[in-house]
Amino acid sequence: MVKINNYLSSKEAACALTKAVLEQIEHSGNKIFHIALSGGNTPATLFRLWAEDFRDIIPWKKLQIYWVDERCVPSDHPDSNFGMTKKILLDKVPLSEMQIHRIHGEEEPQNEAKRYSALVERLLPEKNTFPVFDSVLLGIGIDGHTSSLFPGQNSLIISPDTYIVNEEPGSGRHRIALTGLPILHARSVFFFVTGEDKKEILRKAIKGDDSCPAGYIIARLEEAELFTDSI
Ligand SMILES: O=C1O[C@H](COP(=O)(O)O)[C@@H](O)[C@H](O)[C@H]1O
Repeated sequence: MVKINNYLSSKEAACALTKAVLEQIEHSGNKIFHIALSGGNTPATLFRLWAEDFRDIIPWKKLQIYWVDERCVPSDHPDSNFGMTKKILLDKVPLSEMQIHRIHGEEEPQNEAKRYSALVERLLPEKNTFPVFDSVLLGIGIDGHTSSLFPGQNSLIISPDTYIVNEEPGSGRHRIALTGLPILHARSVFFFVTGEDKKEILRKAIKGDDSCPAGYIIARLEEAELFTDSI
């Protein structure tokens, strides 16, 4: 089930999402807050907002930052999810290197998926053998992918591994992706999806349509929130 929060602009949606994340951080008291970020184009608005308007409001010291997914490219490649986040957000806020856990897109993919799964499993609390993120921020691609789990790959969504190596349909390029079960075990899951071009797929995903990974996951989440300007 997903609670839908629709706004007139992507900035308003980003602002509301930020406030929802801040509430979660507040609820966690003095504990460390483990948050997994998505990449692609959409979160740029959100990260810009965090680096500017919310720079002095977000309690950076409490955060441990992880990634939902990464393209298998070096961090200075224009497709790198970490590279985008670094430029827009990480370089501009008071986070230390110890708080930032990137996926090494430049390493051999299978080894890196194993290394990163082990790192996340070691640093996060556990429930039913799954690592538990405090928040997972997800996007939805125009084809309905979320994390880097693409249509037709439902078996990967329910993989017992925390992160897996996947191939982008079409290009066959490798990606490393957080799988569905750790997403379903997260304390909070937020979708940030903006733009006219996402209208159609969003309608499908919200209905919990299994033919797109975002819909498959939404249908199985007990609770999640969507922040959008696309409805
Ligand atoms: O490739 C990716 O796509 C999705 C959605 O990205 P967007 O560019 O359509 O906003 C994103 O959530 C994922 O992290 C990313 O690797």
